[in-house]
Order: sequence, then structure tokens, then C-alpha cells
Amino acid sequence: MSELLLSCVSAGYRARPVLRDFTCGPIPAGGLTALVGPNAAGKSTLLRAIAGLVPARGSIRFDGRELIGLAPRERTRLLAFMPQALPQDTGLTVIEALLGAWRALPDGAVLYDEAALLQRVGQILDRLGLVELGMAPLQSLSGGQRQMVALAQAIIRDPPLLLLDEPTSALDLRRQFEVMALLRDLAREGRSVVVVLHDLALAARWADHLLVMHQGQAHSDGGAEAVLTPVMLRQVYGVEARIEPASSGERLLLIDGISSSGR
Ligand SMILES: Nc1ncnc2c1ncn2[C@@H]1O[C@H](COP(=O)(O)OP(=O)(O)OP(=O)(O)O)[C@@H](O)[C@H]1O
Repeated sequence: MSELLLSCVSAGYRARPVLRDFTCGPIPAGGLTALVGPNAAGKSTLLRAIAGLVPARGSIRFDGRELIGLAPRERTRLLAFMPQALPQDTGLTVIEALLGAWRALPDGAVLYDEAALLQRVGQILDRLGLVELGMAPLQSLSGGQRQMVALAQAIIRDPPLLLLDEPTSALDLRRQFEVMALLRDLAREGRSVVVVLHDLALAARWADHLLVMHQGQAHSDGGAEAVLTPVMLRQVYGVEARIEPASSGERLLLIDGISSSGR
């Protein structure tokens, strides 16, 4: 198992640098890390930089390998990225979309024969509670169902590093719980799972580690207790907030108002 190490990472888009010398503490292996922060903080850009989808400089190391400049074929073996955008209306069924995601692996076709591949698709549909939707065309699915298919596409190849951009944003409460439990299980099994979340209560409940981004930089990182503080919420989110213990032992985030300072 290997940590994800980010050091002096600069990345962005043509005329818009977003990350400038971004450095943070090690992102633990075998753990669920929540990447949080306000809109436009650079969370998606950071995930895309790790996934090799935007040009980056600096150092991004995982599993003893430098990811910047790594051949796409090698990178595809190490990681999967689930974007915010949901699968398009391509006319494919759910099963076909999963087979397509598998075949995106450079040598996907030779790693499994067709029967083994269909078995793997069946396992994933089962694990995500999607079996009944296997033959459904993507365009007939609800937003939440399509988000589950996007998650299935990301995990079908089972790489050691999973990068998931807001995987629960379209899900109902039960599905959110199920997906976060699944992601934590995947992490417990040894994978490194990095998830962009806006819901700080969800992050506090499930993540082993939080990384707070603000204006293209790492603001703080660590366990929920250390990171989710009124000071951070004021500085980063611009709100006055309290964190109260709930009877279950979890933390409740209570927003009192907009801060006159910070952000
Ligand atoms: N394709 C793009 N081209 C140019 N600028 C972009 C592009 N995508 C994002 N940006 C800009 O990069 C900055 C960071 O965006 P990013 O999507 O990484 O933030 P985020 O923290 O994921 O935000 P959100 O929580 O709103 O999804 C923003 O100012 C955004 O306008």
C-alpha cells in the first residue's frame, strides 16, 4: 500500500492557473479521504491533475511512481477517475456502459475473456444494487441512477487509487449512506479513495482523513475533529458555525450566519 504524495503541484487551464505550488500532507493509503472546500477552490482540478487530465508540474507520487508524465497506459492501471458529469445519453445499456469502461483499459480485452468480464459486470451491478437496471438504456435512468452507473464505471477495473468527484451529489439519503459505506469498504480493503464532497457532515461521518482546499491551496488536513473547526469554517467558507456533539457521538454542524470576515 502506498500514500498519495502531492508536492508543489501547479495545474490549471490555458490562461487560468488554479493550483500554484499545491502541497499537502500525505494522503493515506487504505483510507477514505474527503476533499472539501468551497466552490471554485480547485477540488476538481486537483483530481483531474492527479488523473492526468489537465497538465501539471511538480510531483504527484503514488505507489512509488511519479504520476506526472507517466504514460496513460500505466496511469490507467493505477487509478480511476469519476467526473462530476454524468454519463451521456449514448444509447448504451447499463451493461454496455460498464463493458465500455472496462475496455478503456489498454489491455482490458485480453485480461479477461468475455464470460469472466460479464461475471465481473454482474458482481459490480450486484454490489451497487443495480442488477435490475442492467438492460436499461442510460437515457431511461434518473440522475441518481446514472450517478450510480458512473460510480460502477469507475470501480469496475478495481485500481488501487480511486478519484471520485462528488459521487453522492444526485443520491437520496439511503443511497448516499450505501455509497459512502461502499467507499469505506473499498478503502478498508487497501485502496486509496479520494472523494470530493460538499456535505461536511457526510465527510465527518465517513472519511478517515479530510483535506480542505481554499483558493487553489491546501488549507488544512487531518482527522475530522482537527479539521472541522469554527475557525476553518470562517476562513474557508465564510460562515459562523458551531460544531456540537450529537447523542450518537457524531458531530453536528450548525451554521449561525454569514461571517463578516474571512473567505
Ligand atoms: N475547463 C476549464 N477551463 C477554464 N477554467 C476552468 C475550467 N474548469 C474549471 N475552471 C476554473 O478553475 C477554478 C477551479 O475550478 P474547480 O472546478 O477545480 O473547482 P471546485 O473546487 O471543484 O468547484 P465546485 O465545488 O464548484 O465544483 C474555477 O475558477 C473554475 O472557473
